[in-house]
Amino acid sequence: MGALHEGHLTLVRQARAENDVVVASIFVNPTQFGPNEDFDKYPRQLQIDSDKLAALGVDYLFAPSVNDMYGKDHVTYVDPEGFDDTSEGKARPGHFRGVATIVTKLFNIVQPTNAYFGQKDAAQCVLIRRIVDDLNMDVNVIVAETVRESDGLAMSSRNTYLTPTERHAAPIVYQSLCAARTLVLASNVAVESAVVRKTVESVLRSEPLISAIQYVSIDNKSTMQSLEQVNREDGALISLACKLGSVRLIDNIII
Ligand SMILES: Nc1ncnc2c1ncn2[C@@H]1O[C@H](COP(=O)(O)OP(=O)(O)OP(=O)(O)O)[C@@H](O)[C@H]1O
Ligand SMILES: CC(C)(CO)[C@@H](O)C(=O)[O-]
Ligand code: BAL
Repeated sequence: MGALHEGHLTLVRQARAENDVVVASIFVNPTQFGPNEDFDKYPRQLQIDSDKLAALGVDYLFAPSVNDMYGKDHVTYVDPEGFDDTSEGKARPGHFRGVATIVTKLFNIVQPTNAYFGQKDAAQCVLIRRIVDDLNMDVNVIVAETVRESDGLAMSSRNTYLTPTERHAAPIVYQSLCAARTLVLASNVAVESAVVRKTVESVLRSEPLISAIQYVSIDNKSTMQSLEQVNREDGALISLACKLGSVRLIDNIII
């Protein structure tokens, strides 16, 4: 969606190293934003982004207009079953339908051999693997690790919404996930998900600027089915969404 940062550029570098031709897409997709979300204020800086991509040797930048992609009607055809029931799907009704539709359209237009996405958007990655599999798309989906600031904050274009005070407090988000990982890895027996969730929530609540915890979700890493217990052999995906002041942040960790 543009406003490129090191997380995006790491995906680009990997794509550049592994392919003959690299295409980047920049499109702020209206159909994956809810009516009260930040579509209008999402940062747009196409020339700066284009220069960054050119410097990394990207061959093509695909930056269509909303009209190019949707015409007048914003119709979304691809409705991935079950994703509205994930924690992120419940927090953003209709979001995954918008993502599934636009990714299908981008794949049909670009016809990539390999497509690169970031683990920061964990449910989105599971969703994209699912549609590629279910709709028999001839695309390899590659998921790259979340790139973080030196204090642990997951890089995101939305971090620019944070005030300096909020930015200072933001590492608490990743710290809360690390506390959950430590708890699970230190235990010889399975840990109840409720206990893991409470650990994450109590670390988040220690920061007064956290104004809301939308969810802390403990799920199977590949299916997104929620787990009652976590053991260190099978592992889990622990993901969360919270608000720091008025800014919505998401992050996750794989155990
Ligand atoms: N910190 C990161 N590390 C690795 N990949 C990332 C990171 N941030 C974003 N990506 C990936 O880059 C791709 C483009 O993401 P997008 O343009 O939505 O950026 P974003 O920074 O996640 O934006 P926002 O936080 O506003 O949703 C997605 O596959 C996303 O998962
Ligand atoms: C997958 C995606 C390109 C769909 O607009 C977007 O959600 C993103 O960049 O993460
Ligand atoms: N990177 C996820 C896209 C979104 O927040 O809409």
